[in-house]
Amino acid sequence: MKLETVAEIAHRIATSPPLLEAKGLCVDYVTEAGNIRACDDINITLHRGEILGIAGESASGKSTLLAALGRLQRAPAVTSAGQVVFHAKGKEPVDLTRLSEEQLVDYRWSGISIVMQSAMACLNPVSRLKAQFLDVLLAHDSSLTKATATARAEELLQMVGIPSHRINAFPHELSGGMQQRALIALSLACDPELVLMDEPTTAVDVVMQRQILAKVLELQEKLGFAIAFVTHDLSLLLEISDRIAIMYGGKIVEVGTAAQMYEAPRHPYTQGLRNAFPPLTEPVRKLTGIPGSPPNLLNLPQGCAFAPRCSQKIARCESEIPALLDISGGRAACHLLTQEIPEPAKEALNA
Ligand SMILES: Nc1ncnc2c1ncn2[C@@H]1O[C@H](COP(=O)(O)OP(=O)(O)OP(=O)(O)O)[C@@H](O)[C@H]1O
Repeated sequence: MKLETVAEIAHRIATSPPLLEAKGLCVDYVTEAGNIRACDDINITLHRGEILGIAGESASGKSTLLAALGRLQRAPAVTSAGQVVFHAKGKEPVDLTRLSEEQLVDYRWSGISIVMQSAMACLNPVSRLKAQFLDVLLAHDSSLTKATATARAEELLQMVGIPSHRINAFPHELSGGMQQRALIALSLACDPELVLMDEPTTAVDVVMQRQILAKVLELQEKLGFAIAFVTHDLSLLLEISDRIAIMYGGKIVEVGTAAQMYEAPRHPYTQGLRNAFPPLTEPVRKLTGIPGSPPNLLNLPQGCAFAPRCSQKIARCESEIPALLDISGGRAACHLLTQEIPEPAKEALNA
């Protein structure tokens, strides 16, 4: 695999055209207890061929955002505001939030596909792999014959390291790692421009996780699709992503290159996450957790949602929600970064 320098990655992203743009995107879960705003005013652009990692603690809104980016959310989730503009190759940009289910068919699989956490829950347990691959391939290209579709399915399985004769297997006849790889092969069946991945390796052991990720990165480099990858494992994202977006309480609180998040995270929450996860290649060091627990989205604090857990908060943090603003090398939503602050706090931020 070709190794890029940090400057080369930043240049590639900056010069690559936009593929998917979330603009003021809000997603609510409509419940009897009230509307839970799981994504609040999300603004982010994913570029062609980019690997964007999305990290944050449990219930920060990562999976909700991923589903909303692909217009895959189901009731009680509703997109209550904003746009998701998809720039499909050879087509006019389109706001996915405005399309009907029928119109979305044109963009599913061939434009955007998804790999979920549990292959067993996604693959049909009573259907052989061949039938499941042919279903997708023939539905999206009626000019294919059964024979060419079968050959394509075998090629896809081989691409992820599954021998082609396993095309006749039922999902339960495959190991967990193979099932997950089969699901990844299926997600690539129609040559998508964007693959959404929601914790795709959580259900397999660490060795298999490494093998699957290496395969995903190899295919991504070969085929050029973009990836939005959700996990709460920041150390994993630091290794595979071009850029990382950090979510907290339904908002993006920091975005930057993986190198920047590793070397100099700016938001106190990102700093806390960074100190809580050791990158897999780093020598053992003392880890510290973030005190307290994530906020209740039905009862958010008045100012910054992270303020109650933040050791660096200032008075303004408790009354005013910080906006996501440009900072050097990325964007962050933190009052400490956008105002004159006393030297000790500044030192803590840059530590
Ligand atoms: N079906 C649902 N009905 C009501 N609320 C929901 C539903 N699904 C998620 N939520 C709420 O939306 C918020 C965000 O959930 P989401 O699953 O997007 O977070 P996450 O960051 O992906 O968490 P995890 O890492 O645990 O998967 C949570 O507070 C959760 O309570």
